[in-house]
Amino acid sequence: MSRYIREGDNPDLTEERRKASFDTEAMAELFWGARNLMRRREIANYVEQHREFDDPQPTAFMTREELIENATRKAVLTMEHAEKAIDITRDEESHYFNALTMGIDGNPFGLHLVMAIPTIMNNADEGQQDEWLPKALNREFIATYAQTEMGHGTNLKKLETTATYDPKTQEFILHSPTITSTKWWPGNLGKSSNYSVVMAQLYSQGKCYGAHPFFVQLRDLRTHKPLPGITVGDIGPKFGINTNDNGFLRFDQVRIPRRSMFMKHAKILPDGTYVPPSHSKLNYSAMVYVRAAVVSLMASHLLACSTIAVRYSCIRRQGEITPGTGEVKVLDYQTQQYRIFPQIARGVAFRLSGNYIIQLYRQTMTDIKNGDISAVPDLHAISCGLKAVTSYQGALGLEQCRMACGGHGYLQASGFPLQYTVAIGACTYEGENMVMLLQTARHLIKMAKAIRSGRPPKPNKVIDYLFKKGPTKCLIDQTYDPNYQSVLEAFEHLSRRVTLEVYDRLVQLQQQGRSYELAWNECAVDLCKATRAHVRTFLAKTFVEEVNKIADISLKSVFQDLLQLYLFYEVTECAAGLLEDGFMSGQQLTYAKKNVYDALAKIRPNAAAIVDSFDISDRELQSVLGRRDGNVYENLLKWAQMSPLNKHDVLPFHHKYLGKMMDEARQKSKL
Ligand SMILES: CCCCCCCCCCCCCCCCC/C=C/C(=O)SCCNC(=O)CCNC(=O)[C@H](O)C(C)(C)COP(=O)(O)OP(=O)(O)OC[C@H]1O[C@@H](n2cnc3c(N)ncnc32)[C@H](O)[C@@H]1OP(=O)(O)O
Ligand SMILES: Cc1cc2nc3c(=O)[nH]c(=O)nc-3n(C[C@H](O)[C@H](O)[C@H](O)COP(=O)(O)OP(=O)(O)OC[C@H]3O[C@@H](n4cnc5c(N)ncnc54)[C@H](O)[C@@H]3O)c2cc1C
Repeated sequence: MSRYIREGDNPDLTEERRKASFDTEAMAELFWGARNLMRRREIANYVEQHREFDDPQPTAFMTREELIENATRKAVLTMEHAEKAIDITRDEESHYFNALTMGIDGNPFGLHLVMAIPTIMNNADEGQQDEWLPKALNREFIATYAQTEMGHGTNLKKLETTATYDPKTQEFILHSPTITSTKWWPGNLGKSSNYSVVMAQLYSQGKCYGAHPFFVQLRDLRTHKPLPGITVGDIGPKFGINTNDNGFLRFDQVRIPRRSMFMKHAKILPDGTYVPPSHSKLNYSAMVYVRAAVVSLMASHLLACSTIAVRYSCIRRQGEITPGTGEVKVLDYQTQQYRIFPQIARGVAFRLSGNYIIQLYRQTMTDIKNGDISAVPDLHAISCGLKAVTSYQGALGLEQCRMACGGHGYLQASGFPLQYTVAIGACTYEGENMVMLLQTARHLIKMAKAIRSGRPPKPNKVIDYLFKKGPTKCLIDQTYDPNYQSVLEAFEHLSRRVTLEVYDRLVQLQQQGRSYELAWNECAVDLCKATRAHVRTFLAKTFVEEVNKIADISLKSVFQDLLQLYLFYEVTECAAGLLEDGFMSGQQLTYAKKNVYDALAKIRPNAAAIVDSFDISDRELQSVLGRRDGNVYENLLKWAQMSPLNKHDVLPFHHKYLGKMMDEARQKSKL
C-alpha cells in the first residue's frame, strides 16, 4: 500500500492512490535514487522533529520585516543544525535541507552559497582561497555577488563601477561615478551581507581591462555598519522574493588591498602590470553555475505545482460529464489533464537534463583546474539555452497549474503565488532570457558555418546531429517505436533547418551590405527560434535516453507514458515549424495530437501516485490545496481564520470611514 495513504485522508484522493498501476515507493526510488530518497526522508524527519523550524504563522500573513526576521532566525538555525542533519559536502542534501528549513522565498545565505562561495572556489588563487574559503564556509562573514548596476545588467562591458589600481599604495580605489553605476539587485546585499564579490572595470597604468571580480568588505564586522565610503541598502518590495533583501550599493573612492582582486585567472602585479586570463570569460563561472542550476530549479517548481494541481483536482468535484451520474473529480476533464499533465512531463524532462548539465558544469570546472578550457564554450552555449527555455516554459506551466485550480488557485493558500513569483525571477536573473537565447544562437551560427563549409568540429554529443543528414520527410506514423526515432528526427530536422536558414539569411544580409551586427539584429527573432529548437532536441533526446535505461517494466511503462506525452506535446507546440517546409503533413500532426490525448488518458489513473512519487512534503509545498491528505476545505477555512484581518470582528478604523459614510447616508435618506 502507498505510504501516502493514511487514515483520515480525503477518500477521493485515497481512491486515486489505490488505482495506481505501480508501486509509488519504487517510483520515488527510481526518481531520486535509493540513497538520495533515504536521505531525503531522514532529513525531512529531522526537520519535523525540530519544531523551531516552523513558521509562527503562515508567511503570507507576515509583513516584510517579519518575513526577513523569520528567515534570518531560521537561517541561523539551519546553519547550527546542518552538521547534525546532513552531509554538508553533498550539494543535494544541502539544497534539500535548506529548502525544508528556509523555504524558497529567499534567505540571508542565498547568494553566499550559490554565487559567492562558487566564485571563491573557481576564481580565487590558492592564497586567496586559503584565506577566504574556510571563513566563508565557517560563516564568519556573509557575502553576496554584486554585478548588476542600475544602468547595466546585460551588457557587462558597460558596467561603470571602477577599480583603479594605485601602485604607490598597492591598492585599488573602488568608485561609483554616476547614479547609474549604483549596484542594484544583488540578493542579500541590502541588510544581511557584510562582504561582496563586486564586478568593476579594472584600470591600471591608465588602461581599462574590462570587468573583473573583487572581494570587498562592506560592513564593520562588529557593528555591521557600512564602512566609510560605502552606501548600501534594500531596493524595496518586488514582484516576489520579498524575503530577500536585494540591495543597492555605492562606493565613494573606497580603497581595498591589491589582493582583493580575484587572481586565479587574471592578475595585477604589484607594479600595475596586467596579466590576462587564459579565457576571457572564466570570471563568469558563478553565472554559469546558476544558469545550469536553474534547469533543476525549474523542474522542482513544475513538479511542486503539478503536485498541487493534481491533488486538488482529485478532491475537487464540479459538474457532470455524463448527466445524472454525479459530479466528477475535475481531473476527469480532458482539458484539465491537458493543462496539468504536460507540466509533469516537462518537469521530469527538466530534471533529467538538469542532472546532465550540472555534471557537465562540475566536469568543466575540474577541467579548468587542470588547465583544459576546451569545454567552456560548449557549456556556456547549452547552459544559456537551457536556462532560457526551462525558465520560460516553467513560468507558463506554473500559471497553467494555477489556472487549473480555479478561484482557490488564486489564493496565497494555494502555494502558487510563492512558487510563481520565485520561479519567474529566473527568466530575468543570470542573463535575461532573450539575451541567453542569443548567446546559444552564436554557437549555433558557428556550427552552421562549419556545416556550410563542410568542416565539422570535433564530435560533441549536444551538436553532432546538426551535421547529420536526416530524412527529408517526417516519418511519424501510427506505429509505436520506444526510441521515438521519428519524433527525434523531426526535432533535429527543425533545429537544423531553422539554424541553416537563419545562417543563410545572415550571410545574405551581409552580402547586401549590412554589418554583421545589423544583420544579426534583423535575424534575432529567428535566431531565438533556432535556439529553442536546439534546446527542445536536447531535452527530448535526454528524456528518451534516460527512459531507455529503466529496467523495471511497470515503472518504465509510466515513464513511457510521460515521455509519449512530452514528445508529442512538443510536436504540437512546434507544428508550425514542421509544417512550414512541408516536412510534416497535416495527417502526421493529427497522429501527434492523438498520441497526446492517448497519453493523457493513460496517465490519468496514475496521476496522483505519480506526483506522490516526487516525494514533495507538505512543508515544501506550503499549499492548502496540495496537502498530502487532501483535506482542503476545512483547512482553507482554518487558514483564512488566521488572517490578521480576522483578529477583529470590526476593523479598528471601520467607524472612521465606511461606518461613518453609511451612517451619514442613512441619516440623509431619512431626511
Ligand atoms: C531541491 C533540489 C533543487 C535543486 C536546485 C538546485 C538549486 C541550486 C541553487 C540555485 C538557486 C538559484 C538562486 C537564484 C539566485 C539568483 C541570483 C542572481 C544573480 C544574478 O543575476 S548575477 C548577474 C547576472 N548577470 C548576467 O547574467 C549578465 C548577462 N550578460 C552576460 O553574461 C554577458 O555580458 C553576455 C553573455 C551577454 C555577453 O558577454 P560580453 O559582452 O562580455 O561578451 P561578448 O558579447 O563580447 O562575447 C564574447 C564571447 O564570450 C562568450 N561568452 C560570454 N559569456 C560567456 C561565459 N560565461 N562563458 C563562456 N563564454 C562566454 C560569448 O558567447 C562570446 O563568444 P563568441 O565565441 O565570440 O561567440
Ligand atoms: C530576482 C532577481 C535577482 C537578481 N539577483 C542579482 C544578484 O544577486 N546579483 C546581480 O548582480 N544581479 C542580480 N539581478 C540582476 C539581473 O541579473 C539582471 O536584471 C539581468 O541580468 C538583466 O539585466 P537588466 O536588468 O539590465 O536588463 P536589460 O539588459 O536592461 O534588459 C531589458 C530588456 O532589453 C533586452 N535586451 C537587452 N540587451 C539585449 C541584447 N543584447 N539583445 C536583445 N535584447 C536585449 C532584454 O531582453 C530585456 O527584454 C537579479 C535580478 C532579479 C530579477
